[in-house]
Amino acid sequence: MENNLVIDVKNLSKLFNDFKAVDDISLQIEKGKIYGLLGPNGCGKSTTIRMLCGVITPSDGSGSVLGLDVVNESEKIKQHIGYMSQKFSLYEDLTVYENLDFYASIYTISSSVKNKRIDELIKMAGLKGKEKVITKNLSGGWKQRLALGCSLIHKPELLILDEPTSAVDPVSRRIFWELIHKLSNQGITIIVTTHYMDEAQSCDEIAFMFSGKVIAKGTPVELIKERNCSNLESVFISYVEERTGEKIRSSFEEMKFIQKREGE
Ligand SMILES: Nc1ncnc2c1ncn2[C@@H]1O[C@H](COP(=O)(O)OP(=O)(O)OP(=O)(O)O)[C@@H](O)[C@H]1O
Repeated sequence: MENNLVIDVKNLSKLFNDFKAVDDISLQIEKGKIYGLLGPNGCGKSTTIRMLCGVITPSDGSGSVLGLDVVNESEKIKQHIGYMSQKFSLYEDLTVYENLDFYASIYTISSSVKNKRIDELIKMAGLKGKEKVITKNLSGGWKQRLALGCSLIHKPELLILDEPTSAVDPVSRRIFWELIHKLSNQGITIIVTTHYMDEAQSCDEIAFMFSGKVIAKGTPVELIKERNCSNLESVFISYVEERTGEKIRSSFEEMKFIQKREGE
């Protein structure tokens, strides 16, 4: 991996028939960073993530993920990535332990290291004592931390979190973000999509997406300073207004992350 860049992709685009869901984006993410992808529904965040994970092939562009070619080495990329979706992908009728055991079997983790790894993750997720609890009986926050544990079973170097906190309460969100920072301190690189501006503020760097394009990127402090705004929400609005040439306040209010903030 050159220059310590876990992600180094240039001019990625994705067409679905003649619709450009992702339009010429370039991203460089260093090892151990927490990188936030932000933007309204349908702006192309998930499509971007799916290309980076090797799940879909870019229509155009090139680059590497974990030193592997994003177009030709997608199968290898998948093995080194941890992925957690907002739906958590847990088996509700299995116990906490059984869910972790199931993910260990998917990644063919040998039985000699499996139990130790599951123990580590149970501790990491604060699930000690809950090993035999049926997953459907866990609260949202516990489920979320179990899902995080499952996504880390194979010790991935890159962790991708797609709206990880959309289904949990504010206290669980805070605990979850403390875990994310611990993982990044251990050298794991994290990409997170979020609609919450306070979460964006906790990222080392962020990219704002709009209509398939990255319209701004940088550290939260840089972005706020550059635009002379008081917060990231205003920064985003100013970039969208500049891009569209319109006052977008009314349509902006329809965007999911504003709705969510208002619901908090
Ligand atoms: N397989 C597909 N075929 C056709 N269009 C698609 C496909 N996948 C995504 N799209 C379209 O591409 C655009 C970007 O979708 P994407 O899911 O990447 O957005 P997003 O920013 O992740 O949104 P959300 O926050 O709702 O998850 C949307 O208009 C979506 O309808």
